[in-house]
Amino acid sequence: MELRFDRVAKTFGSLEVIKQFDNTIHSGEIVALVGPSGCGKSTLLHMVAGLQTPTSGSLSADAATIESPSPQRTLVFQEHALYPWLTLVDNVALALEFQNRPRAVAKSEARQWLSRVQLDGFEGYYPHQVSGGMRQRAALARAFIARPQVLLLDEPFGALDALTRMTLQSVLKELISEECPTVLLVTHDVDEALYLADRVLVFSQRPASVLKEVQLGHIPKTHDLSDFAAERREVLELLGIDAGSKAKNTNVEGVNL
Ligand SMILES: Nc1ncnc2c1ncn2[C@@H]1O[C@H](COP(=O)(O)OP(=O)(O)OP(=O)(O)O)[C@@H](O)[C@H]1O
Repeated sequence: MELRFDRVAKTFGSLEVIKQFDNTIHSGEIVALVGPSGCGKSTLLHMVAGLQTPTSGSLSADAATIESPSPQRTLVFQEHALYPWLTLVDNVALALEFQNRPRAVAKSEARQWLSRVQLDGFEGYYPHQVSGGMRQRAALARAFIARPQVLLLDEPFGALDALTRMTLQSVLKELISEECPTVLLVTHDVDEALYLADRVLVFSQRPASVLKEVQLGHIPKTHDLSDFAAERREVLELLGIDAGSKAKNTNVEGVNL
């Protein structure tokens, strides 16, 4: 599904959040949005999800104006993604039950999806009984089971430790390559953006505008991003970070290095 932003602007009262955003996200493309905290990245995702409307300009999915939420466009948050009172299998099955699929079919498919994210044996566990990484695996299963054409990821692994995050990034990458949704990923983690995306949009401070588009191409990547050192440096410098430093750190804007 192709997403088209045509002079999209957004204000909340007197607060100008997005100045003017023009872009086309091609069907099956994976685009990461990075930028300073509060510049409006989540607002852009919420508009694609149909939870917010542009103040001016237009936003369409396959040429149809986005006016409300749709199961074709799924949003995955950083946390609180699962219902705590439902088991993992019921959480995942719910996405299909919302589409009026029979409960038994939904549960059977949910079990298969939990297996795809390596959660066999944990189907009957409640979210509080499993680790944060396992909860996000289940959240990915719940997002993918409905076979969305657009996947909107808002800091999906932001609450996880670095090692778990890298493992989950690999799980997500595999699911994306098998299911081929169009993906918009908001992240503070520049390496996550480089690893997952075909293209990175670097935003300015609010009101957000695109400082630069970095093309990475739809090519196989590993967590060894040494081939993308130039792109990494470019993104970091645009974010105002001294890219010469090798220190693993977090700057004042909350961008992970
Ligand atoms: N519903 C709303 N009503 C009023 N202001 C809002 C609303 N949603 C977002 N904002 C404001 O819009 C600005 C951009 O918020 P947004 O969450 O899109 O930024 P962000 O770039 O995703 O930030 P972060 O990286 O910290 O998550 C913020 O100043 C925020 O307070």
